[in-house]
Amino acid sequence: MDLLPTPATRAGRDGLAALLAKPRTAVIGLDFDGTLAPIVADPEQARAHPGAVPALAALAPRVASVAVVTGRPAEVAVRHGGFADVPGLEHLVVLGHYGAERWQAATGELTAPPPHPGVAAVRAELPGLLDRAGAGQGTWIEEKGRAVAVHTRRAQDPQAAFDALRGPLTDLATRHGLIVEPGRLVLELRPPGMDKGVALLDHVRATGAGAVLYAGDDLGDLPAFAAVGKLRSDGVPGLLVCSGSTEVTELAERADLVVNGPEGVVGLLRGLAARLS
Ligand SMILES: O=P(O)(O)OC[C@H]1O[C@H](O[C@H]2O[C@H](CO)[C@@H](O)[C@H](O)[C@H]2O)[C@H](O)[C@@H](O)[C@@H]1O
Repeated sequence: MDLLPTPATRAGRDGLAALLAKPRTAVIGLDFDGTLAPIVADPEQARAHPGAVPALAALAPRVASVAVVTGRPAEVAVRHGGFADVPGLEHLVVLGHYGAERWQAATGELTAPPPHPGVAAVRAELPGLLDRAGAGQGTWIEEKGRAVAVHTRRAQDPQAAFDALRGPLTDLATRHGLIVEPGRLVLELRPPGMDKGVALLDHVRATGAGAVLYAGDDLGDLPAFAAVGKLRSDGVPGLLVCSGSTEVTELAERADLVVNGPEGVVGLLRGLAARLS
């Protein structure tokens, strides 16, 4: 049986207490890569932790809403997560592309805005830019449809490759009206105007939630952490969970609770489901 850990902060303990007291009003927001799915070298091979879907399926019927909030296209997160057609997850929502896309398990429908024209322009220029910047073997482009991402995890010196490309990729993105979203050894060029904070706030407000838990691991999750801070100041208790890693420290510094990567997140979800059953 997974025990529930005690958050390190007063606000976090209040958030957890509110969630346990009124679970039917609670929204559970979860990042995908690094939080529900262990980080691997090839994003195509990333899969949800084997305990993630069973834990979510046990927890979801006891809360107001479970939402996966991810930089991935929603359809990819649904496929790699194994989230479709799961008893217990009939009301799961996946907010993909940092909230620009919304997939609902209830209908299987995906809603998304029209593509940003800057993405096609960036896609065309990117190979030449990487050549000119001397990006070596192992640096590669992930095609994401509404965005493109340059990964350096497989480069000889991943952090040096990331650092060297950040400036040129920012210039390229800016010229075409896009932004650069830095992540775990990845620089994503994507349309502006949406982030995980906006996505989470919209979802929490639409749900009329009385408590929120958000778990993430990466820089792209910081806006969602800030959104929970905003909700707290508006009187909605919240719990901030960091899926801990040695690669990113910014979330651990702001979290109420740091757990041991996806294994720890799954343990927490199981503990919540057990406590609420
Ligand atoms: O918002 P997320 O669900 O965390 O997605 C963010 C990015 O995750 C993926 O990249 C990360 O995971 C890969 C697989 O483990 C890993 O190889 C890579 O180094 C990580 O940065 C994904 O490929 C990106 O498109 C997402 O934006």
